Amino acid sequence: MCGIFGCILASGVPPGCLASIANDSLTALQHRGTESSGLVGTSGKDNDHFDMVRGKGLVRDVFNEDVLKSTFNESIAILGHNRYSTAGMKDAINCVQPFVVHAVVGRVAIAHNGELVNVASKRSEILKRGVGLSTDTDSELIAQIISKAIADHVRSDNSELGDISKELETVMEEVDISYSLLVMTYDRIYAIRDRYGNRPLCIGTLRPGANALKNAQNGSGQSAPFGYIVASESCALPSFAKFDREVRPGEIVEITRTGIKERYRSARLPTPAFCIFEYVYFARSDSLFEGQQVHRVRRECGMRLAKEAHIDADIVSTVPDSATAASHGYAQKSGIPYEDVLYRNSYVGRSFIQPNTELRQSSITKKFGVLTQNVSGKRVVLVDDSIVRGNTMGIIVRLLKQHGAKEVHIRVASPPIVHPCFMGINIPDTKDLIAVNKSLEDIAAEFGADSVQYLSVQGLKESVQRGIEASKYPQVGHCMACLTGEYPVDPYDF
Ligand SMILES: O=P(O)(O)OC[C@H]1O[C@H](OP(=O)(O)OP(=O)(O)O)[C@H](O)[C@@H]1O
Ligand SMILES: NC(=O)CC[C@H](N)C(=O)O
Ligand code: SF4
Ligand SMILES: [Mg+2]
Repeated sequence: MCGIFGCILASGVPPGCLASIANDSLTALQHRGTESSGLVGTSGKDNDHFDMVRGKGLVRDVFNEDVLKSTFNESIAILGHNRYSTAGMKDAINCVQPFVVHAVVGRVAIAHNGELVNVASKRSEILKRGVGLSTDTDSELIAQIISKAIADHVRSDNSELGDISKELETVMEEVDISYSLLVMTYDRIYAIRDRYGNRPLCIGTLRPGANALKNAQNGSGQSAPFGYIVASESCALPSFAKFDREVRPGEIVEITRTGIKERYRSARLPTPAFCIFEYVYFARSDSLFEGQQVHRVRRECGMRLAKEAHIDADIVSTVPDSATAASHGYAQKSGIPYEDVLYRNSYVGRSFIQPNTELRQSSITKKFGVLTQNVSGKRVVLVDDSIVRGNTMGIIVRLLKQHGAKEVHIRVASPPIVHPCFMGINIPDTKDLIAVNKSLEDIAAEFGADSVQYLSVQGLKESVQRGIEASKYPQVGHCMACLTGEYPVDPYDF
């Protein structure tokens, strides 16, 4: 999934504050990727120079406040990325984004969330052109495709050097799915969502606080913007930013120091395929998608699950953190009291997004402690938002039983995942998915649980789509391919 971020200061606003905004926003997007982090900045004056800090690890490991401040002291625009690897070398330093390529118009930086489904054919096409690639990621391919589009385009239209909107149009029409993309030239940022809107991306305006900038009041009494921000999720917007809107599927938005402008909207718009798992698990619960807060949707999923899969029990509980909203929904609807049964160590990160099985399992073992007195002798309904490989649930049911749980009934606030994802989530193989070719009884037995039930596909779809205002979002559609096998594009076609 990865977290992407960009920010540009309004005309007249002096450089100097971007480092700390970027650091805060990337920290707010940490849940989308923990393998590496990077920032690239431009002074807006020199198309042949970008400042850069990139490295492996968490945002707090990669960036030091003093180094950031001095590196980006002159920057008027900045691009950032947190990586959760899905394609290519997991451990290689040269896969750390944003990527920077030297194109005909100067430096171009790219931050990508998503995964190209046609990666193999694109890769061989680019290699046959004689371009030497330095990584095996799909994101580098996008950088090369953009670079070629820039070189191919005859710049006879007096467009400014930093304006590559025409070139990006051709890239969008050439590359299907999946990408939310930020592209920075020396004086502007482009925010782009693939035609399916598979990954999220939103835009906001930075407005100064009461004393932040002198003379910031314009004629209307509203404070003038001092910058523009774009990010994977609204949780990355600082408190003094106003959420403007989401980038639309198939749209190219140009953000300069003078404002935000739609530069292109594809005429070939398929039914949207926004990843439903952004609602289920990936996103932070305070983020907004399609006009609704993720937390509310998760709670609704839990309520529907209680209707679809009721069981008599003493308490309802959660696998913290991501299932907590759904567990409260389940408790409310079922009338069974909610009680915590697990302590979650907040110094250990998300386990699902670790790059390999060993790290995923060791993170789960370090993460949970049992609240024995709440569990002992109880019939527990244990709600999780999803079960993918089954690493988490296997360990937790065992722990609860060891601590005296009388019964453990697993309730999952999404349907069984039985197909691979090729669009930004690292589940490329059905052999890794625990629910494939198994009955509910088999799965319960494998976990040592007393029963397992999942939310239905229809229940999930309705929970997500019910609260979306049709007047604001006339075209609604969600990818559910890992649940149903119906992919937005045929991944086996390439
Ligand atoms: O079946 P699995 O392959 O184990 O994966 C699914 C589990 O991983 C996720 O939580 P995670 O711990 O990653 O994140 P969280 O701390 O935000 O809940 C998810 O919420 C499930 O608990
Ligand atoms: N999860 C993502 O969005 C990953 C981006 C890209 N496919 C990579 O592996 O670096
Ligand atoms: S296949 Fe699943 S995880 Fe992948 S984009 Fe579709 S809904 Fe999201
Ligand atoms: Mg979880």
